[in-house]
Amino acid sequence: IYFIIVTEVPIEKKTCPTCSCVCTSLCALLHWQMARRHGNMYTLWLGQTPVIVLNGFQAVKDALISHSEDFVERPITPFLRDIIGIIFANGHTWKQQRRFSLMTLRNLGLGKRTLEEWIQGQAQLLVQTFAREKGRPMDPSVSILSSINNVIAAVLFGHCFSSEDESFQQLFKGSRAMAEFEGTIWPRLYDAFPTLMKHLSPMFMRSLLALTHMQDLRRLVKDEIKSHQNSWVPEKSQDFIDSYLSQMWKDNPASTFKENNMIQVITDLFIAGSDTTTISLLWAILYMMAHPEIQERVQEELDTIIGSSREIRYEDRMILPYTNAVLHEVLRYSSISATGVIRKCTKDTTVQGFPVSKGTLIFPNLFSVLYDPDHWETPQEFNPSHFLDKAGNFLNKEAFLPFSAGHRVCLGEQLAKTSLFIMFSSILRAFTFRLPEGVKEINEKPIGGFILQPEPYKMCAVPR
Ligand code: HEM
Repeated sequence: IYFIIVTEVPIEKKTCPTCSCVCTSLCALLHWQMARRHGNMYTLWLGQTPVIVLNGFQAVKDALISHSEDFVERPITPFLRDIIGIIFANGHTWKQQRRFSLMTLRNLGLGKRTLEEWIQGQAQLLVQTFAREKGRPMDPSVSILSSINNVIAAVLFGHCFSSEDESFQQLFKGSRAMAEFEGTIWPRLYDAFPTLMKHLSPMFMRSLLALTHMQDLRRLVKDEIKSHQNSWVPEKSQDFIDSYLSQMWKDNPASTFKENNMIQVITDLFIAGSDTTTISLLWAILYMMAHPEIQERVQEELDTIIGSSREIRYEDRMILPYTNAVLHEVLRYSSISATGVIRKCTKDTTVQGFPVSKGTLIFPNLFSVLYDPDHWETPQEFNPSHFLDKAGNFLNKEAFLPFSAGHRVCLGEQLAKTSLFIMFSSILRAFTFRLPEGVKEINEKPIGGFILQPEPYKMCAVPR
């Protein structure tokens, strides 16, 4: 938490200085409330650095979609310097690594049978794990995280892990590490007092458990790369690492396909994909327990249209409009990446007619888009009708931006949607989710951090 001054935009006119505080994603709601006072765009001064917060669909759309190229960069801060990979990279490195990763994920089977089969396999394992509890209260988070991590591992490494495997524990803890670390005060302190922190950092860094887990994840990735290198046959690209190795062999002086980038890209994909998808599924189960009538309608649709004799496929969303609408509403209502990820303005430009200078940082408040009353009938309610027309057909909404938008839109959107749809439908077909006996209230308030997640909870997966 750090103090800042708020001014209205344009930033030259400091018309309304007030004090406030910013802390990670939970502030999305605070920003949305501040927008009523200061307008949909206002400037936070983080010391000398202006950060413009964009609120509501129109402002976010104007920056991220209409001026996508102008806001394509991430800031290089003292903490995030010399960054490679995708999430925090810029320029030529970011472009090459992002384009390659997108293309490779697609070629490895996004939207094709192979990837779907992996996801279906993990969905079945999840069903078996829940079934073993025979309706007794259980915390679903570990089994969901295992299944999601194994889907990502299958894409990147070409194999899954058994939960007893020691490497799996490395993967497990490492995939949560950066999200946990980014939600703490340390990166902010690092940015605010770089010189001091540089002296103190070896001491701090060593003591931070999250960063130790991160190192373990990188070690696991390095080991996977080594074992791929030993058995690599160029013509037979089976997974992401194989494809990357082929790319490294192409002799191009401007190439950014080096081993350190490969390690970072793979780590980025785990960090960005694992917690986000797991937490979305945790919210989905929680909302089903909170709205048994909605859960029942999903089950009715699954029973009538799919039945129990075959695996669920991603293309089934076309014939399951209600289930599809419920999942979209889960992603809207939970708004897990509430304040979005910070961007930097690459040239002097405008947003909604206001000048924004090169180098200014922006926070696209995605929560304010997903709760914008001009675009959602009942933004404060969990209401799947937001995604249905009067005849019950699925309706796409332009203000549905949980994955953000523009050139830097989430790279794993397709993978996340496919995993969520197949896993959610598979577990709802097999179980009814209920609160443990004696628990009367459901806590829908998120806990903070980089991602908005539910408080740990127990559920009963009652076989149907
Ligand atoms: C429900 C699940 C997910 C949500 C809600 C989500 C949301 C987001 C958001 C809001 C961003 C920031 C985009 C921006 O800068 O404006 C992002 C970036 C990113 N996401 Fe996701 N994500 C999810 C799952 C995944 C998965 C499964 C993967 C891959 C395995 C992934 C990989 C990435 C990457 C690599 C970036 C950085 C893109 C770039 O900087 O070019 N995400 N995601």
